[in-house]
Amino acid sequence: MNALAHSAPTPSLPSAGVIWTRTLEAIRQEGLHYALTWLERMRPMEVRENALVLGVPDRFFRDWVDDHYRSMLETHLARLEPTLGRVAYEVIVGPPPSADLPPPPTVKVNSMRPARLNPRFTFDTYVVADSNQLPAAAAQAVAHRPGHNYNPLYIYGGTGLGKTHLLQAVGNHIWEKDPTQRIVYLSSEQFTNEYVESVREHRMTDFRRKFREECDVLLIDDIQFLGKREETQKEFFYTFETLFGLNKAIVLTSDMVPAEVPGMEDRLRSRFAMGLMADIREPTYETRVAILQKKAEQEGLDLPDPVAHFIARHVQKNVRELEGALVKLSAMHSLTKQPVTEEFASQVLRDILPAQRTVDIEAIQREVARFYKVTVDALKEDRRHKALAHARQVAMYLSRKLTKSSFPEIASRFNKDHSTVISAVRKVEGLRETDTSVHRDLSELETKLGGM
Ligand SMILES: Nc1ncnc2c1ncn2[C@@H]1O[C@H](COP(=O)(O)OP(=O)(O)OP(=O)(O)O)[C@@H](O)[C@H]1O
Repeated sequence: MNALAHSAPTPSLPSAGVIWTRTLEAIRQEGLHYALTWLERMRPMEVRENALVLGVPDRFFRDWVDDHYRSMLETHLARLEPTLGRVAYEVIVGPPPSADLPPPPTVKVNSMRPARLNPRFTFDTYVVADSNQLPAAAAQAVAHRPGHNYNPLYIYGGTGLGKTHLLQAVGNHIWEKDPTQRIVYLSSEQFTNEYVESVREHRMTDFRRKFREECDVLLIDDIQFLGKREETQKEFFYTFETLFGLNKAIVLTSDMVPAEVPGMEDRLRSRFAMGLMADIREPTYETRVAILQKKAEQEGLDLPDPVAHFIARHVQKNVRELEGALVKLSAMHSLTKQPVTEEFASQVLRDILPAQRTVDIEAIQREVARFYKVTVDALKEDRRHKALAHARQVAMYLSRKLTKSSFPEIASRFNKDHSTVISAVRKVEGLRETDTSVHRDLSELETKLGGM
């Protein structure tokens, strides 16, 4: 076997070859050309135990490089791949590497993250759940084999649901794994502005080079703004055709399906629908809780479960608002040092939580009866059937929690005495802590009732 063959990379890290190419590029960009005369004679072998193993022609070479360049190399390596703080050497038996190896790669390596890509938007920070499973899986498939899977990928859905996040995650992933890939990310408005400017300044050749020749991955956000802009659409159409014909990856996002975008040409509509169209739906209750917990973890905020459930109950439509609520809570917590409880959350988030609907005991009885498929009258009777008794206790608990009525008042509405109400409330409080299905039912009921 060729002594220089690369072994498989450590999962989650780019290959030794990619890491080495990026390291050399970073050193080159710093103008340290004297070092490159030596460094370029080494060959990336593999990543082993947090070290990048480099092939050297002999021991003399190894010792000299080690004395002069180890610390520079390790500094650059750690900057590029924080888990890789070390280099190791392996003497390659046989003719010197420079004699039998292809010359160092001449492909341009983009050691800078492509313009406008936010490093925060990655697959690692994206919570995958029922509401976004298909677009998330498709985006990952594109990121793993750009241009081969689902081309074009068209992600659509309402505002603040994570379309931009996914789109940027595709770009970040591709760049991190292979910095030679030329990734162009922008919104359709920015595409339009660049186009208009290029026409005005007679720079269309540059514009076309950027979008057709020097682009391996085209990521366009909010494509719906292209509707009604005839000239830009025409230019975009030819850009699309060129890239598509070359198997270059194209990912688009929009807040509507192609057929609904006003003013969009039919030929573009049909091309958008050629690959895969995947929608992101509003997050379910469970997804909202999961997103809050993951984001709290990322922020270093200790978010107790009841508080996550409290926010998820009140902020229902939009992940952006969910995030906003958490950021505010976190900021107020670190300023005031008050413990993060439901009460604290309700004070801090007062202005962003939807206005409270006033609920009364009758509304609670109706909602609980509907939920457990019993009649309101049955809730007030004396029957002790187990399911009925549970529904009754839940209704009493919610009456106490949501209306703040006194125990005797609640008791009179259920034709019971007040000690029965007290024990029902205590029982349901206990079950809420210990029984996840009761917890879920109560959260759902509270959401329906719009209460605290
Ligand atoms: N599933 C998710 N997991 C983690 N964060 C998410 C998720 N969905 C959305 N977000 C976060 O919510 C915020 C809004 O998401 P994003 O900007 O991607 O929405 P969008 O769908 O592009 O909205 P718009 O159509 O208004 O541009 C971002 O900070 C994003 O990180």
